[in-house]
Amino acid sequence: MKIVILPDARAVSCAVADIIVQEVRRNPQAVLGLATGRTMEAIYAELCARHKGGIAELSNISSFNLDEYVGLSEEDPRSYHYYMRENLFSTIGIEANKGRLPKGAAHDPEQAAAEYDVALAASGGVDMQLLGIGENGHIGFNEPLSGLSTRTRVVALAKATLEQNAKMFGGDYNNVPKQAITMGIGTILEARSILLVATGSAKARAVAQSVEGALSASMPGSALQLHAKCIVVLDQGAASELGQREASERP
Ligand SMILES: O=P(O)(O)OC[C@H]1O[C@](O)(CO)[C@@H](O)[C@@H]1O
Repeated sequence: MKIVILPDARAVSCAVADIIVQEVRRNPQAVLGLATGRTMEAIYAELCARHKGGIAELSNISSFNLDEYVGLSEEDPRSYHYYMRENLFSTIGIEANKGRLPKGAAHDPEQAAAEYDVALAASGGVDMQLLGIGENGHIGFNEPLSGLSTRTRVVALAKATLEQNAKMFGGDYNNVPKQAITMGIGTILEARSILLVATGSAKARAVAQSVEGALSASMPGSALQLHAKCIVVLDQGAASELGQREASERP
């Protein structure tokens, strides 16, 4: 695991955009694994600016997003389909058949989840997976105690996650869908490279336990220790609990 610590969230967005642009320059048809959430908004804004400015050509990539809420239509402004169109796809010119997300509105979400894994495999797999992390350590919507070899599936969201994401749902966690389709931890680990991004001190505990703690299903982010090519990009806040354990306790 390579850890990069930068002064602030702005520097993080620029560095992450640099890494993604390098990947796409090397392989203009790269398959990217994409994430949603607040951390990613600044990164997508940076990528869109580079695309519009002619610095990066992103219209030939294809992508698979990590997750989507069950039961929200693709037109719902709170859905991740909508988020991706607004924050990235419409600017870089990616059609829906190339910018894929799990079909949370499907009549049979379990079936939709299984089909997503098939489509992912048929694409040749993810070249670079972009990941955020929840305050409870979730990656995708793999909540604590998710199995380390799980595949794309329907999951129940933890109360901490409902609360963390309530802002988009009128501030009341009761309004947040209780289930989502998410790539599994096993699915995520199959990406050829992984880029974990975290900003702000609210993520510091999850980051420290993921990077320096024991490999454990209670901290899904710790599964990234198993990946041979994982870069972790942090601002000072997210890095603030690193290095606090005795050297003898570290893995
Ligand atoms: O960046 P945020 O909003 O803190 O979210 C962290 C992660 O949790 C999720 O909301 C759940 O998948 C991701 O979209 C995101 O990467």
